[in-house]
Amino acid sequence: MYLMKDITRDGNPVLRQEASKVTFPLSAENEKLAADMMEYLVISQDETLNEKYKLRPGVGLAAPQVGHSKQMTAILIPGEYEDDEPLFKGVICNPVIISHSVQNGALEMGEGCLSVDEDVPGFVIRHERITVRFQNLAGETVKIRLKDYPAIVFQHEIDHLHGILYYDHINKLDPWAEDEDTKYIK
Ligand SMILES: CNC(=O)c1cccc(C)c1Nc1nc(N2CCN(c3ccccc3Cl)CC2)nc(N2CSC[C@H]2C(=O)NC)n1
Ligand code: NI
Repeated sequence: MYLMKDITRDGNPVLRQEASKVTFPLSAENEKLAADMMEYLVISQDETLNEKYKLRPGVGLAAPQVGHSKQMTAILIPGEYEDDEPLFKGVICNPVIISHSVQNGALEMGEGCLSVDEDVPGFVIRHERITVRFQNLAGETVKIRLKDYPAIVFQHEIDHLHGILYYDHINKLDPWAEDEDTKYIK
């Protein structure tokens, strides 16, 4: 089980590297890595367990954040209400954004990252809608279209595989600058 001590923090060069593509069939090591990353997200989203183990909650965790420079990220986006099915639950490999909207999107409350202890305030400017192609753990190629919060989460996690952190996208002169081409997402 991963604890916060196992999460690599900003400053560790692994977070600024281009991660290597994963090959299929997955090695036993990569299968365990995938399971462990998803387990972190599940436990981190449980208020009792995240308190017990002092875990920061997250909806995404990329392999570089646990010290493995591999193109793999776990994503667990809860549904709207407590007992809903998750909006997305899976570990994606070698993801590529194959198309995106002209319109930008940003979380109106800004973004947080498990690898960045001090929140950096400001709008993180991203694409509002994306089409992502990736391989699932079985090595099958999947293509999905996303918008709003799920699209933001996928972009944040895919960035980690290319050595990009969320604050790289914040306007340094005016972090909360608004523009009409950006949709601000609750
Ligand atoms: C600085 N202000 C803020 O962070 C911020 C502030 C307010 C609102 C938002 C929406 C903000 N933004 C933000 N909130 C989140 N969570 C909301 C709470 N949630 C969660 C918490 C508890 C249990 C279960 C769950 Cl599910 C976990 C996820 N997550 C991300 N990010 C950026 S994309 C990857 C994703 C990530 O997992 N980060 C660790 N951003
Ligand atoms: Ni992050």
